[in-house]
Amino acid sequence: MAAMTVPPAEALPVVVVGAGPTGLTSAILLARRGVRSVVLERHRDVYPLPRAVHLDDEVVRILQRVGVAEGFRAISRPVAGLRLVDGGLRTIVEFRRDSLEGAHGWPQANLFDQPDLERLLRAAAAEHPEIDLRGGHEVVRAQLPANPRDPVRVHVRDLGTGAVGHVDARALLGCDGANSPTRAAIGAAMRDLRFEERWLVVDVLCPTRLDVWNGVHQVCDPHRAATFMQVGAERYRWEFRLREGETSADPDLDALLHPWTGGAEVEVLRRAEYTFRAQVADRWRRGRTFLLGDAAHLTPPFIGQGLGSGLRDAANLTWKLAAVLTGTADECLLDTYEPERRPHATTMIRTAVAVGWAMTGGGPLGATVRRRAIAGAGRIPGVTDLVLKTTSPRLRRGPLVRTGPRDRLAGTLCPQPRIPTPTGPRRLDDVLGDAFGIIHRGPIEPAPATTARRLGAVVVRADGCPELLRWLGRSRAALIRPDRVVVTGFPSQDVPTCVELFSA
Ligand SMILES: O=C(O)CCc1cccc(O)c1
Repeated sequence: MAAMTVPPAEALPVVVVGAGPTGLTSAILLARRGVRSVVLERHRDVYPLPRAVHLDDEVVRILQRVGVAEGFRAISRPVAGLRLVDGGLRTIVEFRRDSLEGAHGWPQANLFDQPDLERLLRAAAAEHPEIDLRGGHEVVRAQLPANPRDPVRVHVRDLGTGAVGHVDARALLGCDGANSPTRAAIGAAMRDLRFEERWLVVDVLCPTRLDVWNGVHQVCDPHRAATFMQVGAERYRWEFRLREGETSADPDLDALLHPWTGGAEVEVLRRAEYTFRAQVADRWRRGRTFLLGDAAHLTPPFIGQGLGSGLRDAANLTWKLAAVLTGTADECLLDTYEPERRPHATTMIRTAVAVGWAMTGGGPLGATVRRRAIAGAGRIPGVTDLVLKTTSPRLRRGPLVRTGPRDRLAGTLCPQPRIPTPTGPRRLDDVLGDAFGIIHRGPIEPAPATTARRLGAVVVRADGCPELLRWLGRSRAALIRPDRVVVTGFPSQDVPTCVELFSA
């Protein structure tokens, strides 16, 4: 935009603020449904510094829908598990994964470098003519309409020329990070979940291969809690809790790293103080303006779920928004975004806080109790699964989660095995595409068959796939949303599905 030029008479479908992974994923998922967007980003290029380092298998499924999962596999490393060590780096307990690949068809935990992921997503976005990514553009102000169905006006500054213009959009996605101007625009504030600690985050490049275990290490030392992991072939991340009154410049980095590096030459890519917080926005939406990612929630990194929560927001919202904007669904679909995502994100944050405390809290007494209490935990059947399994919480009952009596599937994510097809085994999500799905066993019954017709769902017969049969259990069929959440397990005929909301 000499000032930004978008045909004035016609509002764009969507403006996405922020071209981080959450914003780009949102734009690509919308584009796959034919919905155009402008993505506004202050930085011209990928922000080069490392930030998030972990995504789980549920979230890699989202990357699969975006079309970058194989690319992600190439830039990431599967994680073997979690090891708790004491201040002398002696192992207290180790939780090890037997098999790296889980029920969702991808390694359960994956470490990577965020700029690599952003490059992948930018390349994928460039393949979609529906996406207009404008680097070097800063949102000055979002002007929300009195009538939520009227366009929102986004005032934008071109940071190259200084020119200010505006764009009108039918929906606005605020993927604009922890200090989100969009959050301010919708009048939301962060609610504190009572966790705040200052940590030093250190990313290094070390061409000499360090002899370290391929898992996340949590140093349970009350004097200096720390986390360590190998992020890439030559890339390593440490996080050290800062002491009262200490600044990030104070600790002697060579001394902190020496027990791990043995003095090997390292190049420090980043040394930054972070305040780890646990916060959730008190509202995630006003009209058709939505908050996603760090704009809506902040978590301490102890279970590596911060970035994943943003991608889950994108997966939850975009199919609903596309359906509303293309006129194939009722506006009330959008009412389900916050009630589904907020409790889920909050539970993940609370889990992170609890895990952080269990690993590092309680001072010297806590350390002694921890050593005694958990030393044998890795050998107790089931505990490893409990600690490492990233099964995310079930979504609550609502218009798109039709929990019925005895239905243990509604609100959960369906698994993703490879299923037999005439051209050979394929991942379930690749067969379902962007549509609803019906997974059934035996001859399809009238209720799921009608639902499938009404929603244009892809029908998959589970009989040739032991994993799907096991998962269905007593249900004869399950209705799967485009984001792979189960609407209902059809345990009884009288539970209404959500078909009435769609005019597919
Ligand atoms: O689930 C795992 O194996 C590791 C989870 C994780 C990821 C990143 C940081 C962290 O402290 C834990």
